[in-house]
Parts: sequence; C-alpha cells; structure tokens
Amino acid sequence: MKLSILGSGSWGSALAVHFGRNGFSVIQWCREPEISEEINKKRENSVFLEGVTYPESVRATNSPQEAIGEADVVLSVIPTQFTADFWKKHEELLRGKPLICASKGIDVKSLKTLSQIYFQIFGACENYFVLSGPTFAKEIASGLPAAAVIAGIEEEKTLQLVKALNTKTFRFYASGDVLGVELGGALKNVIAIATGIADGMGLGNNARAALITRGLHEIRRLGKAMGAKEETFYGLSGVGDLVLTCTGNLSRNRQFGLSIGRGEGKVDEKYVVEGVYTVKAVHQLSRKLKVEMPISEAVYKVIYEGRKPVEVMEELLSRPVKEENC
Ligand SMILES: NC(=O)c1ccc[n+]([C@@H]2O[C@H](COP(=O)([O-])OP(=O)(O)OC[C@H]3O[C@@H](n4cnc5c(N)ncnc54)[C@H](O)[C@@H]3O)[C@@H](O)[C@H]2O)c1
Ligand SMILES: O=P(O)(O)OC[C@H](O)CO
Repeated sequence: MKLSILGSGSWGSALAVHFGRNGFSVIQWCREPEISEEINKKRENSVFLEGVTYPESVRATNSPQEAIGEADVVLSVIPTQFTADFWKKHEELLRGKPLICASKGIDVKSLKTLSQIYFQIFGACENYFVLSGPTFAKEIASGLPAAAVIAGIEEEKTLQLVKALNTKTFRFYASGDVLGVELGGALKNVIAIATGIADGMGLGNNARAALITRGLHEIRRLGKAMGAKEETFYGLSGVGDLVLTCTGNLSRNRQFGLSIGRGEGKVDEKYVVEGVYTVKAVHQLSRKLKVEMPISEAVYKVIYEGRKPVEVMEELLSRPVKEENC
C-alpha cells in the first residue's frame, strides 16, 4: 500500500518512519524544503524528530501533487489551524482518496472540527477517517508499543483500513464515532494545559487527579451536546489520551501549562501547542451550547484574559456544590 503523509512535524514524521519500517511505501509532504532535503539525503528530520533514522522506504517531497497523486491512502497531519486552507487548495488532488486525519484540534475561525470542515469542502464523509489516541510521536518513532482508534462512518471501509494499517507495535481499534474520536483528541489538550499549570504551581497529585477526572466530565458534556457518543470518551481516544497528555512530560500542552504554573509562560514556537487554539474555540462553543466547562474556562482566563493561575484555581474550588455525575 502506498501511503501519503502530509506534514513533517513530529507526528507526521513518526508515522512516516513507523509505516516505512513496517512494509509500506511512504511519500511524505514537507512544507519546508530543507526538511525534505534532509530526509532524502541524510535520512533524518533533525528539526522535528531528532535522532531517528528514516527507513529507505520513505521519500520526502515539497510537491503536494507528487505526494498525493499516486497514494492509496492519505494521512493528513498538518496543525489544525492550517488544515482547512491546505485541503481547500488541494481539493482536486484529495477528492475521492481515503483520507485519515491525525491532527488534534478545533478550527478557531469556523468553530468546526476537522471532519466538519472536510464535509464542508468535499460534500461527503465516506472517505474521511480520524486516527486518534494516546500516542507520543517520539515513542511511536522508537518502535514502542501503542494503541489508537481509527473512526469512519462506513464500518466495512473502517475495518479494512484498521486491518491494513495494524502492525506488531501499533494496534488500531475501529470506531464509527468520528466526532467523538476527534473531540477526545482535541479537548484533552486543554485539560493537559490545566494539569500542567497545577503541577507547575506545585498543587500536588490529588489536584492533578481531580482535574483529569472533572476534565473528562466536561469533555463528555461538550461532546454529547455536539452529537458524539458518550461511551467514546471512555476509550483510547478519550480517557486514554487524556491521561497520557495530562501526565506525560513529552506533551507540549502539558509543558506549556507547567511553564505557566512556574510563572514563566514560555512556549517553544517551533512546535504547535494545539490546546492554546482549541481553548478559544471551546470558550465559544461551550457558551453557544450552554455547556458548563469550568476547567477549560479557567485555562482560557489565564491564557487570554491575563488572569493569575492562583486566582482562577481559587474560583474553581469555590464553585457551588453539586452532584458528581452531572
Ligand atoms: N507530536 C505528537 O506527539 C502528536 C501526536 C498525536 C497527534 N499530534 C497532532 O499532530 C498535529 C501536528 O503536530 P506535530 O506534533 O506533528 O507538529 P510539530 O509541532 O512537531 O511541528 C509543527 C508543524 O507545523 C507546520 N507548520 C508551521 N506553520 C505552518 C503553516 N503556516 N502551514 C502549514 N503547516 C505549518 C510545520 O511545518 C511543522 O510540520 C497536531 O494537530 C498535533 O496535535 C501530535
Ligand atoms: O504533545 P501534545 O500535548 O500535543 O500531545 C501529543 C499527543 O496528542 C498525545 O497523544
């Protein structure tokens, strides 16, 4: 099977290396010419996946035509805020090809998820799939075991893809809940910033566990209001990815939160911190759909209203008492 991977950040590169090592013929589209040149000549992407050797089965290019043209399946791994423009620009090349989106976020301009954007551009979703779950790029590229979900609207097509892409180290599960799977991946980034802030402030293990658990509740509430299946949030793309990102120090969202909590607020501009954008969309969507999301709102206040973490944490703790399961 010929795989096209769109994007040469850490995740696109890890997927290229993984599938390349596992018998697939991979062509990777890189936005930056120096990255494609380095991959082809030195078998490395030292900017986004330092220290990992690319197999010979991966070729890199700057040409979307070359990358997409002959592919059987396209994996789209472009940061969320740039995805709509790329898909629109290359609509003709992409139309009719199975496309698996592995990016995690909500488009801030339109407040749409990436499957909703795909539907708007292509008018149908039977060729659209989402890949999401607890997967740090570095670990996948190192060949460590992992599991994730691939969701699509047609059961048979989704199962075929899952079977075709399964390898000995990276196991996929099939799902029919495209919206639930993509929302789990997008919304956990905001909670990871929150737990990072709390850890950076030194609030302890108890606070982290409370934020993860209550964070899962608010992810589920927004997901349900948007039309996702509640049970999806208890799977790999929901609680699985939430726990990984809120506790694993390889997470950029968690690192960003840690830095705020320590009073630094530094962000490495080379990497995308999706939660910074998604929290803006969540702020508007939760209001529009009348869903209470106090932890996400606290993150919004810290990032966009310049509020002090210690103040928003006090506000979170002084909210009126309520039943746990609502
Ligand atoms: N890194 C991971 O472990 C991981 C795992 C799962 C999912 N993801 C998701 O994958 C997506 C890509 O993240 P990443 O970690 O590969 O990125 P990254 O932070 O490693 O790299 C940033 C990428 O953004 C691209 N970029 C910058 N400006 C751009 C523009 N104007 N137009 C198009 N592209 C531009 C760069 O070329 C680069 O490929 C994100 O949605 C992320 O949430 C990441
Ligand atoms: O580094 P992060 O915070 O973008 O998280 C990476 C992945 O989404 C973890 O599954």
